[in-house]
Amino acid sequence: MEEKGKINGVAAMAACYQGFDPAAYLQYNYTPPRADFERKDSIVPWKLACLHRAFTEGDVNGELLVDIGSGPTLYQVLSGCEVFNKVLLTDFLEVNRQELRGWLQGEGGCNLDWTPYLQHVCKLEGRRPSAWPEKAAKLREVITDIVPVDVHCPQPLALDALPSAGADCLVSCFCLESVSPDLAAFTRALGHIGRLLRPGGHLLLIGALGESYYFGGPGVKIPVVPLNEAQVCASLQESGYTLIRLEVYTLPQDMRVGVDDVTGVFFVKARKE
Ligand SMILES: C[S@@+](CC[C@H](N)C(=O)[O-])C[C@H]1O[C@@H](n2cnc3c(N)ncnc32)[C@H](O)[C@@H]1O
Ligand SMILES: O=[N+]([O-])c1ccc2c(c1)CN[C@@H](CO)C2
Repeated sequence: MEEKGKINGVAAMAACYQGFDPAAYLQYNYTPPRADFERKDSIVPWKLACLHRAFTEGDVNGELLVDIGSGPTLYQVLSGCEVFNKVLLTDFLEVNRQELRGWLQGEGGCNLDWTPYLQHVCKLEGRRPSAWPEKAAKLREVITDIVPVDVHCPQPLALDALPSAGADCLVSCFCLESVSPDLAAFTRALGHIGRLLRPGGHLLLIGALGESYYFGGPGVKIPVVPLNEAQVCASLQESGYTLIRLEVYTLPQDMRVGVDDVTGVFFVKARKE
């Protein structure tokens, strides 16, 4: 895509996000049925199981975990916070950074009760669900900062956000395909965030398959790059990653609740060469 087209596409995406509503987004995607811890086939428990396994199977280690495009959610680092002693959360929008700070600073300051999530991950770790306050304290202890990010910049974070060695692990969920105007931009963004990762570091990527739009709030329809598994794998390879594992979740009918047209969710564990 020629330079002007590239800039217009990315600028148009940024404009779409001006109406993003963290409370609505959480309501749409992080409450039942999509987040139902009693249902084996609910999406969020599947995502938490993928992340728990990926963080605890022994090859992921280091000092610093960075979550790219955190949004208003914390689920993506609930397992990682036990493995890394520094976690950096990032998002493009101040409203999302504010939502995360609200949780960090104590109960009542955010739009979702994360307790069921904390309890569920405690169970995955073989701990009593009643240990959730300790897990919440651990998470608050290791989150070092909540900073701006733009995956379309070759340098997505401020230069002083990371140590020179880079991050030891990146996690990014439903971000790249939801903020890119097309597949080429998605692949470029994958390369940009890869530069934040040290060689040999891991990328844990969760994303939407077959999705062309989602609602980021009432009437806030945001275009999405519709991806299939082959395109995800090709983009990873093109961006200098070695695929370790790809898992796919196909949405049952009753998980399609009208807030998007997603058909599946992918989970990728990859290593930067
Ligand atoms: C679909 S939400 C994903 C939120 C969360 N990670 C999750 O798993 O639900 C996409 C996020 O990307 C952020 N975003 C928008 N434009 C971005 C950009 N250019 N670079 C990085 N993040 C961006 C939005 O603010 C939003 O929080
Ligand atoms: O079911 N889920 O857990 C879930 C969570 C977040 C998102 C989706 C599904 C699908 N749409 C994306 C935005 O492109 C955001």
